[in-house]
Amino acid sequence: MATDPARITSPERTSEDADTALRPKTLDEFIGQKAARENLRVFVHAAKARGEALDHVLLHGPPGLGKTTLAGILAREMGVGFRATSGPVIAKSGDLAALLTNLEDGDVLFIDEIHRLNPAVEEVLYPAMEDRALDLMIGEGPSARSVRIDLPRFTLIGATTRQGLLTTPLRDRFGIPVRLNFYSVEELEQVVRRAARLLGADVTDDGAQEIAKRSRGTPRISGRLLRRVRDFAHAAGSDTVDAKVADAALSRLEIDALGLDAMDRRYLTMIADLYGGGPVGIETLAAGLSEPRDTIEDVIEPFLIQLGLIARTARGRCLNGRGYAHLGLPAPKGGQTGLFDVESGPK
Ligand SMILES: Nc1ncnc2c1ncn2[C@@H]1O[C@H](COP(=O)(O)OP(=O)(O)OP(=O)(O)O)[C@@H](O)[C@H]1O
Repeated sequence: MATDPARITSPERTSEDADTALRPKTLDEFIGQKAARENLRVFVHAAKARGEALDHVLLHGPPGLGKTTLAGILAREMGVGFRATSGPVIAKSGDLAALLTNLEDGDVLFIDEIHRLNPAVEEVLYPAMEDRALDLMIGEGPSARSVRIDLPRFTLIGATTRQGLLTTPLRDRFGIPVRLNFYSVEELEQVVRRAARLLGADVTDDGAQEIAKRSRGTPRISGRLLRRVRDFAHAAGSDTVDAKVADAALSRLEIDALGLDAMDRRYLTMIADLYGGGPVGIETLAAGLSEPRDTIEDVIEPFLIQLGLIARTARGRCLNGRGYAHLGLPAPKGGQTGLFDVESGPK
């Protein structure tokens, strides 16, 4: 996904985020996502007790919520090897065949952005997932023949931002679909305190809370904000991050009280000012903001919807009463279009 990495609240991974020392290593260390975590714990125990590989897992949810982290944890909890790749990197069916035939018994193969697999590669995945076999064509033309190669037992863990991006045959082959949701402020406070401890940063409770409140429900962003706030604290000659320091630093980074950045506000303002509160089509917004449609749908909108600032309707995007309030604008009485009630959302 082509998110602008210059945005500090962009959930796109940077080299700094890929600090593996910070990643939780067990399900117990993994904060939040309680229902998903407890279900996964049951499936891991059951598979281990039966001496089987874990069934294939599909992790879906907005970027930065810990899908890669969780996949690594599942491999570790199963006591098996972990191989990671991503959909767009597997260009040919031969590349996938090489990956699969090199797996050890029980290994986890993690494919990030699995919705971006090329269709020919996806075809190879079906029998691999279902029958643990590869059907390879040898030769060309009339002399071509298909050879079946047995594969070791393995668990495929796929990650995607939206489950709906997968083709139905692929989606149906995952026995364990898991949705990851935005984290609560309390959960993110724990993530910030844990990261601060591991980074050796001195963060007060109210400092951790301030960072958590402005992290867009996303652990990856909370880690990044912690690092930047700490930089500002150092620049001001202090080693301690408290709420005052955090607030000043985050305001300088143009991250507002809800965690929205300049791009989020441009998105909201565009709907309010140019389209009378909506509905406005996604393509129009993408063109107006010069952002790819995917980025808007996968990165910007989910959090704005979660906060109740906007709504997605069949006719397009609409600004809710809360969206107007956040911009400090009066909400139009009775909605602009007759389609939309600004107080309660789409009719
Ligand atoms: N549930 C969690 N509990 C504790 N720390 C977490 C959790 N999720 C993420 N983190 C921390 O946030 C950091 C950044 O997350 P990271 O970028 O690794 O997420 P991710 O697994 O790559 O996300 P995704 O694959 O969903 O995009 C991790 O190094 C880890 O320290």
